[in-house]
Amino acid sequence: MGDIAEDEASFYSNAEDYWRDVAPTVDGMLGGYGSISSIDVNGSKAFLQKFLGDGEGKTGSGCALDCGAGIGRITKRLLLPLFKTVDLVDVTQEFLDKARPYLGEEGKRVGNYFCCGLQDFKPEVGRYDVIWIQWVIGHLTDDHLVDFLRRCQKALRPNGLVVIKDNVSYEGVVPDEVDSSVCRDMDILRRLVDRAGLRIVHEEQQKDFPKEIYQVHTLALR
Ligand SMILES: C[S@@+](CC[C@H](N)C(=O)[O-])C[C@H]1O[C@@H](n2cnc3c(N)ncnc32)[C@H](O)[C@@H]1O
Repeated sequence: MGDIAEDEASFYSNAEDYWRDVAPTVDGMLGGYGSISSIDVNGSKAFLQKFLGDGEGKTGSGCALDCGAGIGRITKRLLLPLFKTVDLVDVTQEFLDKARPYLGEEGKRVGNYFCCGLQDFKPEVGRYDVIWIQWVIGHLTDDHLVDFLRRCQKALRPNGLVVIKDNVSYEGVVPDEVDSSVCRDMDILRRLVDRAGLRIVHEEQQKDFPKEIYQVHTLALR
């Protein structure tokens, strides 16, 4: 009795402890792979631009949410250039504090800095055109990820999109004891997305990343 709850509590608290000790820099956000940030952001921009625009069925450019935003690496280079307002949510207060100076002048268009774990976060219903979730789903349990994705779907505006961009394993669930996360394979991830009642409308693998890191896939969901 209590073991699962205890394991879950330490899964989250160990991750919080890990991130509290990480430098609030682009390199810190990317586990020492700061050099791939431009390739990452350019790939994301090309992905997102397939959906944005003025025509029928296009995703609006009013408001985006950056989930597990850290210091706002993605907010700065991808979301603030494309959306009028951006909200950030992250569990590590020190990163959000760093986001203000890091984002600079354009950061005035940030609507909210939410310090909260995604497992507890309730995005405002109907607020967002795009909810961007990158390199953070491995910190959520299956059930919490499914529930969070359900809340994200409700938080979308008409024609809005939830985007997951993350590492995927070749097979199964690969735990990382260092940062207290897991890496899932595509089949598992697809099943969780399905359980959340979301549909994959587009999927790409990020090209030109170093060979030694996990494959990174981007999924557009609604
Ligand atoms: C690998 S970094 C990625 C940061 C950012 N998405 C990027 O790509 O630059 C992971 C981020 O997730 C945050 N994080 C870890 N567990 C979280 C949780 N349960 N809820 C919200 N954020 C979490 C960490 O504080 C950290 O900022």
